[in-house]
Amino acid sequence: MKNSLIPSLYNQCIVSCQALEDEPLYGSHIMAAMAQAAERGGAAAIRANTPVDIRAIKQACSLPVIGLYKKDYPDSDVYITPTFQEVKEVIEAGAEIVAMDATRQQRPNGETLEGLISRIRESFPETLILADISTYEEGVHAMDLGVDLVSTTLSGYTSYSLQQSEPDIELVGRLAALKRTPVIAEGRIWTVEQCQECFRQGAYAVIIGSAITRPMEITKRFVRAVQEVTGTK
Ligand SMILES: CC(=O)N[C@H](C=O)[C@@H](O)[C@H](O)[C@H](O)COP(=O)(O)O
Repeated sequence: MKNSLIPSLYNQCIVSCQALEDEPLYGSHIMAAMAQAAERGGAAAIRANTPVDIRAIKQACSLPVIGLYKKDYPDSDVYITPTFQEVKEVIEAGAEIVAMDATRQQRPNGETLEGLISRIRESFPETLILADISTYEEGVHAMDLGVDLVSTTLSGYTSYSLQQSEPDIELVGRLAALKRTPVIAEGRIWTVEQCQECFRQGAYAVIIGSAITRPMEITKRFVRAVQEVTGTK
């Protein structure tokens, strides 16, 4: 399974199905329906947050799941699967791939990225690791640590990374040019043209979230566009 999973993602679309507690679509049954829609639409995998959503999605659809667990800790800005505890819960919920913050930011409880990765390899040898990074240097470092996939998820979401409203396709291109670990393009991909450009720049796969699964954000974009053209507010 582990060996065939990565090739199954090659040149494919992955859909992120996430809604936080304060979002109207919050709820595992809704995320499971989103995942079913993505599967019927031809997605190759689902990215999902929290053990409860991962379980519901695994029951509702047959696609592999990239699982994460967003959690805030008082002593750290790392929130995507920050510690071994969240990694364990994500894997026990059925995710084949665990997505975790692989930035250079300080982790909670004094854990290090190196230590965490070796602990995952030891305890869960069947699980693949996807590193969510925000800069080129972090991507290279994650590759050096032997992760299975690198994703540009956090570009624009750390204080020191490039801040822009467009997806960071240049980062995808630079990391893909190394021809090492497969690079996934993720973050602020809103149009099919941006999605195609990611592949032209060497993306192994793309992950699209809000543009497919966050109707409130989609509505806002239309409303803003209308206001711009009509001058109303
Ligand atoms: C920065 C962060 O916390 N990203 C999260 C990672 O899991 C999700 O909130 C995003 O929706 C996901 O990365 C997909 O990106 P977009 O929704 O922009 O297509």
